[in-house]
Amino acid sequence: MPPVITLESPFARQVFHERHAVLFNRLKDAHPYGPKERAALDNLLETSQNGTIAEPEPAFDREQWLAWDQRHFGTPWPKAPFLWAESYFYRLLLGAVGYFETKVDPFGPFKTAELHTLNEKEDYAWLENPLDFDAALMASLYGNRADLGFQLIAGNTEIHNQLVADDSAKVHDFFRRRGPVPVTFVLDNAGRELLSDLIFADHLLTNDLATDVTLHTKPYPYYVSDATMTDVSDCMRRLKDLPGGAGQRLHAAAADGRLRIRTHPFHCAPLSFHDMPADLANELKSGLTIFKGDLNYRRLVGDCYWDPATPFRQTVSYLPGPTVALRILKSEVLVGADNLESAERTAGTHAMIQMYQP
Ligand SMILES: O=P(O)(O)OC[C@@]1(O)O[C@H](CO)[C@@H](O)[C@@H]1O
Repeated sequence: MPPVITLESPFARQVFHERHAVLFNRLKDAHPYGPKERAALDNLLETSQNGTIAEPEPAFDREQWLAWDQRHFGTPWPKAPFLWAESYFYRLLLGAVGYFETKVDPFGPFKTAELHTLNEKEDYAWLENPLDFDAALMASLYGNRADLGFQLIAGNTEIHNQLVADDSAKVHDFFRRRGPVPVTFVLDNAGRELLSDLIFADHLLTNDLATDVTLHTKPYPYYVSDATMTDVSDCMRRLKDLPGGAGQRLHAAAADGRLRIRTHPFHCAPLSFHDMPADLANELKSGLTIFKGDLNYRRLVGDCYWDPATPFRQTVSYLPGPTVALRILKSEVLVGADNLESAERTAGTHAMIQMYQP
């Protein structure tokens, strides 16, 4: 593996110093947190910028985190791998606000606001006509622009994203030749992105390209807007208000077992999918698995300074079955594409569709 991206990278540093500070102010505005939670948040912000990585407090997942440690506990935060540190940061955030006792999603108000500001007539008029495959695939890809964590400090990315890798024809061809197959989505964000993933899932089911669809969520709130089981329920209900009938069809698919919702503790692990446990790998080996978003991409190829010319297949050949990555670039990792400046890799202005078939 090439050198790992650490918190010494200027982009990662900006995430820890600027994005997290904005996020914590929003959290304090959105919730009636008392002195204990506010002090814990302040302490986490300060320590994660300059302090030492401490073990997690006694909690149901302490043993799990000790196993995922990889000898980072007791070392300085600024030297830690970006992926490991950012994942642990979100786990500590949940502890700081008492999530494991209250089960109140700290990011819930932001996700709800996003879901209810969209206008079913104006934003989704395009659903009134049946979608073709490419439109449904692109909706799912560009849904990844709607990442509330990224938007905390991002500028305007409402321009058509430049595709730096485009395996869409391969994906379409796979379905034409092999469909219908079981399809698994490893989801990313709730809200608009999840709505567009559900629209793609509905397209696959109604056009006999998928026998069934399984949605993998995060087991708990993570990276601000990542989808949990609760978010899937909320989006499924919201989808029923949109034109085109996808909400009603997917509800029926859930009722007869063609649409399933799953989670796995490893979806919150601070590690790449190279380390995924056998039971999860087993779930991803049949049909086609679609990994959504930037964080899943970092975990898929390894959050490293790859030579961008490295073929995608070389980085994911450990995977048990055909796989597609749909990602808006919002971090530095890049494979299977021409080189891009660091600023272009992190601005949310470029996109990629990459496919691997063993
Ligand atoms: O996975 P997503 O929602 O597409 O993006 C997550 C993200 O906003 O967070 C990380 C940096 O904080 C990056 O992976 C990316 O910028």
